[in-house]
Amino acid sequence: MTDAPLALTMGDPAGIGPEITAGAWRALRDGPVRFAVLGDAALIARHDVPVREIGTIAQAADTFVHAVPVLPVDLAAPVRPGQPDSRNANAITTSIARAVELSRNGQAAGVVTCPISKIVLKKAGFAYPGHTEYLAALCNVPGREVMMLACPELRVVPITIHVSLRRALDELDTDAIITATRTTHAALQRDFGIMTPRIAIAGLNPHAGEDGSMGTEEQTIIAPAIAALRADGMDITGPWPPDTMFTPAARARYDVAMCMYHDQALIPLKTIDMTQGVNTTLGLPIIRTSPDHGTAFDIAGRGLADPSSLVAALHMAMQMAEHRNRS
Ligand SMILES: NC(=O)c1ccc[n+]([C@@H]2O[C@H](COP(=O)([O-])OP(=O)(O)OC[C@H]3O[C@@H](n4cnc5c(N)ncnc54)[C@H](O)[C@@H]3O)[C@@H](O)[C@H]2O)c1
Ligand SMILES: N[C@H](C(=O)O)[C@H](O)COP(=O)(O)O
Repeated sequence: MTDAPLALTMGDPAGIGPEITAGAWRALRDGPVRFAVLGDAALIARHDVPVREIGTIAQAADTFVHAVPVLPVDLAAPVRPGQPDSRNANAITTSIARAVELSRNGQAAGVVTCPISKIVLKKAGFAYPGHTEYLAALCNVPGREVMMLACPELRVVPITIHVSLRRALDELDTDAIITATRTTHAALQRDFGIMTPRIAIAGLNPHAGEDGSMGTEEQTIIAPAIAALRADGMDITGPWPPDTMFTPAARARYDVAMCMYHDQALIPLKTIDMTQGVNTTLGLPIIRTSPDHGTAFDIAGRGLADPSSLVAALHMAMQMAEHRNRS
C-alpha cells in the first residue's frame, strides 16, 4: 500500500461533495485507503462525521481513523445546499490546484476530485471546460489529457470531450484518434497493469458507415488511424458499429473502447453502472480520478447522495498509484 494519502478536492460546496465525502470516510475509515480533504471542515461536519483540521497532509495518516482530515480552504460565501454561488469559485479552483501541487511533489498519492459545476465556474471566469483540461494545464501538459471512464464491466474513452456534437465532428481527425489511443495504451500498461491492452475503436456513423453509404468518416478518418496504431504493434480492432459494441459479448473482447464523442462513451458506461463508475484523467504526470456523476444540486443537503462512486474513485486512485510505483 502506498503510504501517502490521497488529496480529495472539495468540488462545488453547494453540491453533494460534502455529503459523499462524509459517506466515503465512513466506508473507508478502517481500511488502508486514506485521504485528506482540501475544503471546509464545518461543511463536512454537517453530515454527522467527526472532522479535524490538519496543518500538513502527512498528519492525515494518523488522523483518518478518528476523523475526516481537512486541510482548510476558505470559502468566500455561506453555503446553501443546491444553490451554487460563484463567489466560491476561487475556493473550488484553489482546492484543485493545491491537491495537484501535493500530488506533484509526492506528498499525496494522487488527486481525487469531487464534482464541480462547469457553468458555475464558467460564469466566474474559469477558462477550462472541466477538471480534465484544468489539470493538464496545472501539470504543464495541455493537450495531452485523455478522459477515461471505467466501471468493472467497461472502460471508455471519448476522443472529443466537452464540445457540442457539431463541433465534435469538426474536431475529430486521424491525429486525435492516434494521440488519444497511444496515451490510453500507455496508461493501461503503467497504471492498470494491462500489458497487452485490447483496444476497440468505435465507428462514428450508423452501422459504422456501411461501406460509405451512411457516412465516410470510417474510411477517411478512422481507418487510417487504425492502420497507424496497428503499425505501432497495438492490438486494435474496429471501426465497430457503435450500437452493438457495448453488448456483454462484445465487451468481453476488449479492454477499452475508444469513442468518437462524449455521449457515445458515457451513455453506455453510466447506464451499465453509474454507482461504480469512475472518471480518470490519463496522460498526466499525476494520478487523478473522480466519481462519474456530477454535483447533483437537485438532492444536495437532503441525505440522499450515494457515496459509492466516490469510494470507487478513491480505491481506483490508490490502485493506480500502486501500479505506477511498481512500474
Ligand atoms: N466530475 C465532475 O466534476 C462532473 C461530472 C459530471 C457532471 N458534472 C457537473 O455536474 C452538474 C450537474 O450535472 P448533471 O445534472 O448532468 O448530472 P448529475 O450526475 O449531477 O445528476 C444526474 C442525476 O443523478 C443523480 N445523482 C448524481 N449523483 C448521485 C449520487 N451520488 N447519489 C444519488 N443520486 C445521484 C442526481 O440527483 C440527478 O438526478 C453539471 O454542472 C455538470 O457540469 C461534474
Ligand atoms: N464528462 C464527465 C462526466 O460527465 O462524467 C464530467 O463532466 C467530468 O469532467 P471533468 O472531469 O473534466 O470535470
